[in-house]
Amino acid sequence: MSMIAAFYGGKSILITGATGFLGKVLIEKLCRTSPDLKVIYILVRPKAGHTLQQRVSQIINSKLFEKVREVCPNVHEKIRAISADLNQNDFAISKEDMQELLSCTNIIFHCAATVRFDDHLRHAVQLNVTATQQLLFMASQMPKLEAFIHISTAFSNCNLKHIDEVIYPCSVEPKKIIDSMEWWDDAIVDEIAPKLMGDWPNTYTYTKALGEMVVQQESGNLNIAIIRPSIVGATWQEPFPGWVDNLNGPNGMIVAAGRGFLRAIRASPLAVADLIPVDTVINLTLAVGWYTAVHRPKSTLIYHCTSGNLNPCNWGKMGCQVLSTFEKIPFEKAFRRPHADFTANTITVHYRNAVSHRAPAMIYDIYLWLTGRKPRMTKLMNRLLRTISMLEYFINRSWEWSTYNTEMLMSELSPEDQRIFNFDVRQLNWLEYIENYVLGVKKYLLKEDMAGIPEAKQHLRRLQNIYYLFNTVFFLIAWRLLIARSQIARNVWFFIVSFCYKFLSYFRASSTLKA
Ligand SMILES: CCCCCCCCCCCCCCCCCCCC(=O)SCCNC(=O)CCNC(=O)[C@H](O)C(C)(C)COP(=O)(O)OP(=O)(O)OC[C@H]1O[C@@H](n2cnc3c(N)ncnc32)[C@H](O)[C@@H]1OP(=O)(O)O
Ligand SMILES: NC(=O)C1=CN([C@@H]2O[C@H](COP(=O)(O)OP(=O)(O)OC[C@H]3O[C@@H](n4cnc5c(N)ncnc54)[C@H](OP(=O)(O)O)[C@@H]3O)[C@@H](O)[C@H]2O)C=CC1
Repeated sequence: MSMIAAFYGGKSILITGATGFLGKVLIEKLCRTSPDLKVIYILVRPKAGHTLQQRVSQIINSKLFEKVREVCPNVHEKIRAISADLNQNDFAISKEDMQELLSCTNIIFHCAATVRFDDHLRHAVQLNVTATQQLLFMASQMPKLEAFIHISTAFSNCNLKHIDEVIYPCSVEPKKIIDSMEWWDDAIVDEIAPKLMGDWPNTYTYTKALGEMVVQQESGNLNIAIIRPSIVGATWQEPFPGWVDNLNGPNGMIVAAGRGFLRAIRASPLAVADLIPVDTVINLTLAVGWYTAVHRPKSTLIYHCTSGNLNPCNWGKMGCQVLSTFEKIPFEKAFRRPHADFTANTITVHYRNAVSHRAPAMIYDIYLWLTGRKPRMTKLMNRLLRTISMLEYFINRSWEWSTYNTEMLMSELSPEDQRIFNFDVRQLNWLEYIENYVLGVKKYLLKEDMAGIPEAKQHLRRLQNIYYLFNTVFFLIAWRLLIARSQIARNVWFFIVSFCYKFLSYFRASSTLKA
C-alpha cells in the first residue's frame, strides 16, 4: 500500500495555479492515486469569456484526464473551483468561500505565478511575492493545515553558479519592495528595476527569489517546504509520455525548429540542459507534501528538482535528438525544412539572423504581398528572435544544484512509493524522452494527426526542391551580374566553359575510338 497515496485520502487540498501546466498534472496525479481524497479547492479566475465551471470542465474532459475519469468517475465532485484573483486583496474570495477554505484546508500547494520573463516588475512582484505573502497569511489562520508547499524555480538564484538547498537573501528586503510598489509610479519602477534586479536576468527569476525570502520570513509556525524545479518539460511516463500544452521554455523552440523557422540559436552545445519532466516534478511535490506533514522537519526544507547532477544531458545532444526526430515525425505546414544549429560566435549569430531568419521571412512576405495576401512572416520572425534573446541566458550557462534533500527523501520512501511517485531522474533515457517530447508537441500542443505524416513528408520534399531551385536561380543571376561587371569573373567563366568543352570533346573522341 502506498503511504503517500493513503496520506492524501480524506484530505482537503488547496491548489493555486491549478489551471497551469504543473497544476493540471498535480490534480491529475492526486485524483488518480488518491481517488478517496475529500476535496481539491482550486483558486481560479474567470478568463477569456469562460466561467469557472467551464474552465474546470475543460481540464477534466481533456485527454490528460482520460485515466482519471476511469479511476475516479466522480472527479467533477472532488474539484471545487473557487473564484479568486491573486492580484486582488484577499484574492477577491467571497466571505463564505474564505470561511470554508480557512476551516477545512489540510494541505496547500502554491503553484500560481507569472512565468513571463518580460513581465513588468510591479506585476511580477504582485503575483510572485505579495500573493505568496497573502497566501501565507491565510495559511496561518488554518487550524487544520498540515503542510504548505511552495513551488519556486531552480533559477531563483541563477546569479550563482553553485546552488545549495538553502534560501539566499536578496539585497533589498521583499517587504520594502512590496511597500514601495504601492507609492512608486510605473516610471520610477521602470527606472529602478535594473538596479534592484542586479545580476538577475529578468523579473521572473528575481521575483521568485523574493518570493522564497517571503516564505522564509513569514513561515511562523507553519510546516513549509519549497520545491525548485529547473526547466519543466513534457511528461516522461505519466499519465502518458510526451504530454505538454504550452509554448514556454523549450516547447516554443521545438515548434519553431520543427516548422523550419528556427535555423540557428546562440547556445553552448556543451552546457547542461537541465530539463526535468513535469510528472517527475509532481511526484516529488506529492512526496514532499506527505513528508512535510508527517515528519514535520524542524526547518523549512528546500528540494531541488533538477537533472544535471544525477543524469546530465547537454544542449548539443538534445538539439541533435530533436532534429533527428523531425526526420521520422515531421510537423505539418513547415515554412522550411527543419535544420538548425547551435552557434557560440556573436558575429555568426548576427549573420545567421540576417541570412537564415530575416531574409527568408522578407522574401516570403514579398511573395504574400505580390499574391494579394497580408505579409506576416517578418512580424512572426521578430517575435521568435525576441523570445530567443530571452532564453539565451539559460542555454549558454551551466549551473550545479545540490540535491541532498531530494535524495534523502527518495531514501525515505517505501519501494512502492518509489515506484508510484518516481522522481529518480537517473532512470530517464534522454533519447527516448526527447523523441516522445517532440511527438507530444506534435500531438498535444499542435494537435496534429499522425495520419498526416506522409503528407508532411511530401511537403518537406517539395520545400527541398524549392530550396534547390531557388539556390540555382540565385546563383545563376548572381554569376550573370558578376560576369557583366568583372573581367576576372569573365576569365574564370571562359576558363571553366573551355575546360568543360575540352573534357567533353576528349570523352566523345575516346568513346568513338573504343566503338
Ligand atoms: C539545434 C536544434 C534546436 C532544436 C530546439 C532545441 C530546443 C532548445 C530550446 C532551448 C530553450 C531553453 C529554455 C530555457 C528556459 C529557462 C526557463 C526557466 C524555467 C522557469 O522557471 S519558468 C518557465 C519558463 N517561462 C517561460 O518560458 C516564459 C517565457 N515566455 C515569455 O516570457 C513571453 O511569452 C515572451 C517569450 C517574452 C513572449 O512575449 P510576447 O511577445 O508578449 O508574446 P506573448 O507571450 O503575448 O504571446 C504572443 C503570441 O506568441 C506565441 N508565443 C509565445 N511564446 C512563444 C514561443 N516561445 N514560441 C512560439 N510562439 C510563442 C503565443 O502563443 C501567442 O500566440 P497567439 O496566437 O495567442 O497570439
Ligand atoms: N514551467 C516551468 O518550466 C517552470 C515552472 N516553475 C514554477 O512552477 C509554477 C507553475 O508554473 P507553470 O504551471 O509552468 O505556469 P503556468 O503559467 O502554466 O500557470 C500559472 C498558473 O497561475 C495562475 N495565475 C496567474 N495569475 C493569477 C491570478 N492573478 N489569479 C489566479 N491565478 C493566477 C494561472 O491561472 P490562469 O490559467 O487563469 O492564467 C495558472 O493557473 C510556478 O510557480 C513557476 O514559477 C518552476 C520552474 C520551471
